Amino acid sequence: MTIEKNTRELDRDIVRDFSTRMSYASYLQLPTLLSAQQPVSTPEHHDEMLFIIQHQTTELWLKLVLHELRSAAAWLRSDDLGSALKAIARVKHIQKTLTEQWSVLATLTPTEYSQFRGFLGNSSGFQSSQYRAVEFLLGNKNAKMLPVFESDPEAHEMLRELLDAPSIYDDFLAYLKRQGFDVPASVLERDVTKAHEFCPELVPVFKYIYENAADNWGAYEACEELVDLEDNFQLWRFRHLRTVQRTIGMKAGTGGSSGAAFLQKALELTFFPELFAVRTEIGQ
Ligand code: HEM
Ligand SMILES: N[C@@H](CC(=O)c1ccccc1NC=O)C(=O)O
Repeated sequence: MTIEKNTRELDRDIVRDFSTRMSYASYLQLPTLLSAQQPVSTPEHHDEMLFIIQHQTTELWLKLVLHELRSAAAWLRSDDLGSALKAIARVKHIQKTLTEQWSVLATLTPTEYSQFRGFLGNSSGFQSSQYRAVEFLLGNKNAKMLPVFESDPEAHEMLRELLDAPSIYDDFLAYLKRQGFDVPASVLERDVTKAHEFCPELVPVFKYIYENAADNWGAYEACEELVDLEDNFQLWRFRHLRTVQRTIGMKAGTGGSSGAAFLQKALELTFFPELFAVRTEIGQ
């Protein structure tokens, strides 16, 4: 049957009565979600809606990243490598989505941003507890970040717990030890409240895995998944830096930092240094 008047007839059994049924909007709590975009600029600046939704969508995706990484770490601790890698594979796609969506914010010109930036006060992404939680889970521990969250007990508690817990890298290295690899005790007994620091004795462990992949396929694949996670995280940081440079240039940040120069330093951080160092040794 062809379409007439460019109008689609609705199937007879389409559900129409949601007076008692759960609907799309009630299942997704859309009234709550779609009432949460509250611009503070007066008069309201057209582009503040973009700014708010860019951040809120990022925070929703970060919530899922945390959900998946927490499960991946638990699966590693129970030696279920397959489930851990499946969760990490999902996180990689989320990271790519987050990095790609910078193109939307890049449509905000410095002129437009300067017209409402002043309304932001000292609020800044530096105060994103979920972003900080992902950094801690991956191993970039930094206790000096916690005072920023003292006025938010729930966020402070979440970050305190993640600071005190092993990172996913700690869990992976302990997994390798249980699988019989010669992971140094210094790594397994490290102070997990601190950022992981490069351990030269780990490089030969990874060299063996990479040069004997056929007999160590799970460990080999896990190494590459972690390398992807770090690469993707750095790509996000880089796109954020580029967006900062194009919208505020070298101005100081609302969060009190020097701005782009401060963000540039984060690109020198590393989650899994030995997984990158081994690249130099392979085939030597
Ligand atoms: C016009 C766009 C943006 C500008 C100008 C900007 C600027 C900045 C600056 C200057 C900082 C350093 C801290 C400060 O002094 O404020 C920062 C940190 C941060 N921003 Fe943004 N930002 C923008 C968009 C975003 C978006 C969309 C997100 C997504 C959630 C975000 C998340 C973060 C995070 C997580 C940090 C902490 C980074 C770190 O610790 O290295 N920013 N931002
Ligand atoms: N720190 C940014 C302000 C900013 O981008 C921002 C402000 C409020 C909520 C999230 C933000 N995004 C990242 O920092 C700036 O210096 O312009």
